[in-house]
Amino acid sequence: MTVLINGKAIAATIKEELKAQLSARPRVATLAVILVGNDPASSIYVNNKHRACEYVGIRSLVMTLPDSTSQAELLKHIETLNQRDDVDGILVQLPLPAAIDSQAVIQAISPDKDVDGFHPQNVGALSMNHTGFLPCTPAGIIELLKRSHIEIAGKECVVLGRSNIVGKPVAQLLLRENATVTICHSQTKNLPHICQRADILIVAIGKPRAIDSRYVKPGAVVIDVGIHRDSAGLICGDVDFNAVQAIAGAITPVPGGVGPMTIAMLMQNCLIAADRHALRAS
Ligand SMILES: Nc1nc(=O)c2c([nH]1)NC[C@@H]1CN(c3ccc(C(=O)N[C@@H](CCC(=O)O)C(=O)O)cc3)C=[N+]21
Ligand SMILES: [Mg+2]
Repeated sequence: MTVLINGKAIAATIKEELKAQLSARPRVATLAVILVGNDPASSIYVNNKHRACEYVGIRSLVMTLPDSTSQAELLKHIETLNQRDDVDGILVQLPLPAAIDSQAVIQAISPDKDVDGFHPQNVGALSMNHTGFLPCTPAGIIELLKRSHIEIAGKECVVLGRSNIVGKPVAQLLLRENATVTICHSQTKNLPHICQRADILIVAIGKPRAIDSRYVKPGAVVIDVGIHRDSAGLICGDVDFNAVQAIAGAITPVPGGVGPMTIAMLMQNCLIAADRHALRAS
């Protein structure tokens, strides 16, 4: 029997735990989210984050800026939020309009408030096992595996995709958990063959239903990071769920898998940011 890994339910448990912890703090934690432009998917995700904040008891400030916002203006808003003592976490929703250099924006966020874990200081901390903020989707994947009692140490893990926000950091976290890790990408040869090695297959390639049963060893754990909407408005992942669920040992659905965990980990990072902020102020 294939296990369906219920990310939505696990995320709900985590938010319940965070809600209890946050309610015991003397000061309310605050997350500032900046959304530039009107990408429909971004609006949905930012709205989901806002609702999660309300649920767990984090104050959420959403700043919506027009598509025409210049990089200089955006940087000025970030600097203001960096200075504000009542703001613990800052998140600039990606992707940004083409005229804005995302790297420059990410670097402008104070590393102490970088709850996305995208700032170079936090990326470096991850690779050196230093204290920092872990990126939310990779941290959510590890949490999903742990809370599903799936062992990571010693396992063959294959990561499909090498992005800065998912592929590379999730590979680092799996390595930290003592897995044997292979990272594959668009120029990898014999991709199905390498994927067949995986005890745990993490798919983050950004192509709808691209991974079918040829890529999956019977009994493997399959984690689908992709999220797409087809022309009919139907949501699907990078994995052909119907084909793969018959052969996998465990699999995440889309929606209801990794997405809700990303948001739960963002809430966790906000709590950590607020606690560290309070510690610095004392
Ligand atoms: N600075 C920044 N930080 C991010 O963390 C970030 C980002 N930019 N840009 C885009 C990606 C994507 N992302 C998702 C968050 C929630 C869901 C989510 O809630 N998914 C639900 C369903 C959502 C839906 O209805 O489409 C689910 O999978 O069940 C998905 C994707 C955060 N990202
Ligand atoms: Mg996601």
